[in-house]
Amino acid sequence: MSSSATLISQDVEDYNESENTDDLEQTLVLAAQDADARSNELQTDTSYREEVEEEVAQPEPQSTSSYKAKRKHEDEEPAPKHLKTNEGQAVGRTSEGYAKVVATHYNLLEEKGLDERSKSRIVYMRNFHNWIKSMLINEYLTKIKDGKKHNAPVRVLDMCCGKGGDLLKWRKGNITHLICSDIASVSLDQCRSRYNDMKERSSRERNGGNIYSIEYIAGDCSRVRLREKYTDPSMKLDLVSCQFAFHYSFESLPQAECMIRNASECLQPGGFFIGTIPDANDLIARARRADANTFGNDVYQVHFDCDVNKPPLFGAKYNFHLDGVVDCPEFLVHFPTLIKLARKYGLKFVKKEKFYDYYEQMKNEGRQLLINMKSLETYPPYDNTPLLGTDPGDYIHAEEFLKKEGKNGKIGTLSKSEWEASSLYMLFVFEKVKNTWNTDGTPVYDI
Ligand SMILES: C[S@@+](CC[C@H](N)C(=O)[O-])C[C@H]1O[C@@H](n2cnc3c(N)ncnc32)[C@H](O)[C@@H]1O
Repeated sequence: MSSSATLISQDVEDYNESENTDDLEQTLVLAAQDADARSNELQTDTSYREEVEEEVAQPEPQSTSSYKAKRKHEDEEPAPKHLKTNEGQAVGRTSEGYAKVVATHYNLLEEKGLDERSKSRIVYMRNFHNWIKSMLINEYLTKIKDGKKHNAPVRVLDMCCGKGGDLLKWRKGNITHLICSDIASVSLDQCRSRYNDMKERSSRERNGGNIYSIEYIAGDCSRVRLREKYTDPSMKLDLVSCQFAFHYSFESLPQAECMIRNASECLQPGGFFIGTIPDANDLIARARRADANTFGNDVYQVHFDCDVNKPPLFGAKYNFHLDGVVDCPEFLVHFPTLIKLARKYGLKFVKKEKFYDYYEQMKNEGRQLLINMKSLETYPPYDNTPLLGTDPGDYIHAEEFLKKEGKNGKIGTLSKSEWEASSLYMLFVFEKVKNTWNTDGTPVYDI
């Protein structure tokens, strides 16, 4: 059995077995077609890219002085008071930018049990995104292991790990050591107890206790040099993963640079930096199409706080509300700029892909996992199971697919509202390259 197959079949054991899924045909076909049409529209909407490409061509990313001057001025603005701590203290933008707002937002998110999570309106989309992460992590861990001797250690940095939603994936991936970092200390505490529970459970298993070691770093990955905090700062990493979080660093150029340096500097040549972010082009295109700064549907809403016709390269702020999961300031990631910055730190661009394209690519390999992670909603539903989508058009694509295929069975799908939110996201992969050294001791990367 290949290691990828092992990962999948093991993961399956940890999710509740879905009932009656044997006859389920997993499909996002029609919803994906919708998205394809939308994506074609977006492909022609290149103005965002062209404008900003021009902008980035002027200042070199490393020249931050004028940028800093601009921010100093912005820091003098009164902070929006839209968040309160448990003690009732309002939290707004500070001289540290939005770091405190983001940290407070995540610290206040309740830890919900499986039962509670399964009642969410977006449970299938969340599971689907979890499936995407599982497939991505597995794909790159497999590549890393294929290039190593049998049983050679595999070390990973989970940057912005949150409550440790990927701990189990690292276990299934059979890694040796994990560094978990996050700005939200409460989330990191939850991550710690999840790991302890997992370790405790694994020690009771028959082959007992064989689980990766772990260290935690509470801090702002866009301002703190993580390497200095590692238990062994000379440690070489094989994989850095930053899931649903890298976009927070695009608040400013120095923050983006710091985050990329953190991602790159301890990676071995041949190691990978992988992540998932909202697609800035898609966000901008949707805002322009709506001809408004606010757009969305019943599961997600985006509100832009910047000029969508001329967004800045950094600090292009919007608020993202996703059915109670995320509701805090985020920043557009201008991808050509990311590629350029990454190159400076020895990271070669490998690929970026919309979730729906990655799904198409991986759906056969990940079919069983897709079912067992309950990543798609069954349509038509089984008796007495209400559909989660309540908008009249939420399942038209599924209906039409069944009609077109002449099928009477059941398929797995996402409601149109969830699909519209999910299709905003994309994944990215960079690879660390070998370097030579300059006479002044700085690394030179041939990218
Ligand atoms: C949407 S959650 C994703 C958590 C986790 N990666 C996952 O996929 O389940 C985003 C996480 O990024 C963290 N975060 C945001 N900005 C950060 C920063 N500058 N430094 C470290 N963590 C940050 C938040 O605290 C939060 O835990």
